[in-house]
Formats: sequence, C-alpha cells, structure tokens
Amino acid sequence: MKRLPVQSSRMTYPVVVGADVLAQTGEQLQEIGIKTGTKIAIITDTTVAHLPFVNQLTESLESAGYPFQTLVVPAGDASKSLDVAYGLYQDLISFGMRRQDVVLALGGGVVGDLAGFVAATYLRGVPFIQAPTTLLSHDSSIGGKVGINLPQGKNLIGAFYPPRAVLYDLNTLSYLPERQWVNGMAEVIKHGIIADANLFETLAANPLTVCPPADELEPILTAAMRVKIDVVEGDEREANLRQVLNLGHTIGHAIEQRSNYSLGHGEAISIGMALEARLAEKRGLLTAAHRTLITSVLAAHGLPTQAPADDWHEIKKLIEVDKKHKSDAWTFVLPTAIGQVQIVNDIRPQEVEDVVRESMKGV
Ligand SMILES: NC(=O)c1ccc[n+]([C@@H]2O[C@H](COP(=O)([O-])OP(=O)(O)OC[C@H]3O[C@@H](n4cnc5c(N)ncnc54)[C@H](O)[C@@H]3O)[C@@H](O)[C@H]2O)c1
Ligand SMILES: O=C(O)C(=O)C[C@@H](O)[C@H](O)[C@H](O)COP(=O)(O)O
Ligand SMILES: [Zn+2]
Repeated sequence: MKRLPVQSSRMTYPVVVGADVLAQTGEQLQEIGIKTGTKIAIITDTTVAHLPFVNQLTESLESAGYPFQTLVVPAGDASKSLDVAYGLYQDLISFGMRRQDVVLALGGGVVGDLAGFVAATYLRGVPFIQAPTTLLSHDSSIGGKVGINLPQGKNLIGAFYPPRAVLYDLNTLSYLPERQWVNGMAEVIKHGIIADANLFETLAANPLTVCPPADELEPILTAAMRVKIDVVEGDEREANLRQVLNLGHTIGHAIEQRSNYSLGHGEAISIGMALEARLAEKRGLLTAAHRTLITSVLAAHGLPTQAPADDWHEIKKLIEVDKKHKSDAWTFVLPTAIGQVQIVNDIRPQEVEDVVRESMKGV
C-alpha cells in the first residue's frame, strides 16, 4: 500500500493506494484523527451500492466503532444536480449529522463531485473522504474540485474543497465494465500529454485496454496521479497553472453535455483532446506527427476521436460558459509536444468552429 501526501491550503492529506484499502477504512480514519463514534454518511450510487466491496468498507467501520448510514443516488452524471444535493441534505439532517461528522464518497467522479459539494456546503462544511472506485477517479478524487452541473454547462456550481483523505482500493477496479475502464484511460493519457512523456510513451507502446494486474497498474496510475498532485499543489485554486488539467475539456465538456451524458466524461474529453491537438497544429504549436500520435494513442485505447454530428451553435453556447475564459476571446490548453502544453488566451471562435465542423464531417 502506498501513501502519497498532497499539500493543500488547509492541510496535507494522504492518497492511500493499493489492494484492500477499503477493508482498512476504520484504521485509516483513526490515523487521520477521526474519533471513534463519529458518524459517517456513505454516499454512493445505485450501481456501486450492489458491489461486494461495499461490505468490506461497512464491516471495517463497524468494527472500528463508527456509526454509518448509506445514501444511494442514481448512477450517472444527471445526479450532479441541485435536486439530488437537496435530497442528500435532507438525509444528512435525518441522520443527525453534526459539524464533526464525515461524508464519505464511495464511487466514481460523479459521486465524488456530488458528495464533495454536499460536504462543502452542509453546515458550511463537514470533513470529506474520497473513496474512488473508477479508473477515472484517480483524477477526480485528488485536488478538491467538487461540484454539480447546470443545464447551461458542466460543473458551473462548486467549490475547492480538499478531502481529508483519498482511500483508493485498486481491487474495486476489477469490477469495472470495459467501457468504464477505457473511459478512465482518457484522463491517464491526458496526464501523460500534459507533463509525463514517459507515461505517454509507455501507453503508446502497450495500450492498456483492460485492467491489468496490480503490479502493472500501480506504476502507471502512480505516474498519472503524480502529475495531478504536482499541478494541484502548485496552484490549488486554478489561478493559472491548474488550467493545464483542462486539456481536452473545453471542447470535451460541451460534447459531453450535448450527448446528454450518453458519452462518458473520458470519451468526451478524448474527442476534445483530439480536436484541441488539431487546433494546436493549425496554430503551428504542435507538429503533425505529434498530433497524429496523440490521436492514434487515444484510438488504440478504443477511445473516440471525432466529434459526433451536431449543431455547432449549441456546442458554441456551452464552450462560451467555460470557466477558463477571461474575456470574449477563448482560453484553451493546447499541447505543444508530448509532455508539454501551453495556455492560450486568444483563441477565436472561428478557429474552433473550423476544427469541430471538419471533425463532424470525418476529416
Ligand atoms: N473533480 C474533478 O477533478 C474531476 C476530474 C475528472 C472528472 N470529474 C467528473 O467525474 C465524472 C466522471 O467520473 P466517472 O467516469 O468515474 O463516472 P461515474 O462516477 O458516473 O462512474 C461511471 C460508472 O461506473 C459505475 N461504477 C463506479 N465504480 C464502479 C466499479 N468499481 N465497478 C463497476 N462499476 C462502477 C458507476 O456507477 C457509473 O455507472 C464527471 O462528472 C466529471 O465531470 C471530476
Ligand atoms: O482538477 C482539475 O483542475 C481538472 O481540470 C481535472 C478535470 O479532469 C476535471 O474534469 C475537472 O472537473 C474539470 O474542471 P472544470 O473546472 O473544467 O469544471
Ligand atoms: Zn476531466
């Protein structure tokens, strides 16, 4: 089991990664100073609630003397909503949760973002633990971005609210359907493109299309999490540097929402990365060879790289509300090499329209 510390403005918190972490949840809570008797509200979704590892978590809480209640929300991005958050506030009141009590998110990025938002706002903030169960949530569980969606755009309401610990049990990943595995690989590949050429080249040489044995997975996952940790430690509240983690997301979030979440987050940002690489090439920031390499590594993982046919004007409306833009000119994170990106603040809508329309035509 590995323990990676993450420094945040409030405290340093551990990311505990390995097999059988959930079976030690009680001990892990004690180690970070959560007193016996503290109530734990486990927030999970309708799929995860039925998976066998839930019992490992609850048995560990029981034997360590933590009373708990399990609150289940529908699986899927539609649960990142004010309505679902409102229901959870009611449940927390009914459970008698006070300021010292803990919200624990057990699930993927949806549960993590939603439960984190509820933890950040209930009684103006209660301690929050992330227990990620998807590959994608190697990204979402670290760094403290929590939030919900609005019909006008993804993650438009939220907070920076770091967890007190991330408990990442790699055994949970063996239950992921193949599509969810591949969905998570998009963010792993993203971390390589942003800042770790070795990671990217490893994946280029051996695409990871199914969950490998733990000894093979651990170094890859650790490398991806290292990129995320280094960036969020450098700029927790996204004054500037943290924007790099948004590679592929400016177009990707719009496509994800336009698909009504029939595309997974990773699938959508894979398309976003392919298109943003094309934008970088057209600007003369990225070589054609590197652009092709990025697209082919995504495709080799079974990820989509072309925009579905859609109405550009609807996509544009969603891109316009992206939180990175500082003015009417758009801010994009563009790849400039493998392992290197640049924040570009003067992207014209026409440039984006051109790559989106070309991609929709299959060019
Ligand atoms: N906060 C951040 O920094 C951050 C980073 C990346 C993504 N996100 C957000 O994360 C969300 C996507 O996360 P996701 O891809 O994990 O989606 P998700 O949470 O919807 O999980 C995907 C599916 O897998 C199921 N699942 C979860 N764990 C499982 C397991 N172990 N075995 C089998 N099935 C399992 C879920 O029930 C769900 O149906 C998006 O809303 C995105 O905006 C946030
Ligand atoms: O941690 C970050 O910062 C990221 O941008 C990570 C992204 O993978 C993630 O999807 C995040 O939720 C996007 O944030 P947003 O600020 O664009 O909503
Ligand atoms: Zn993302």
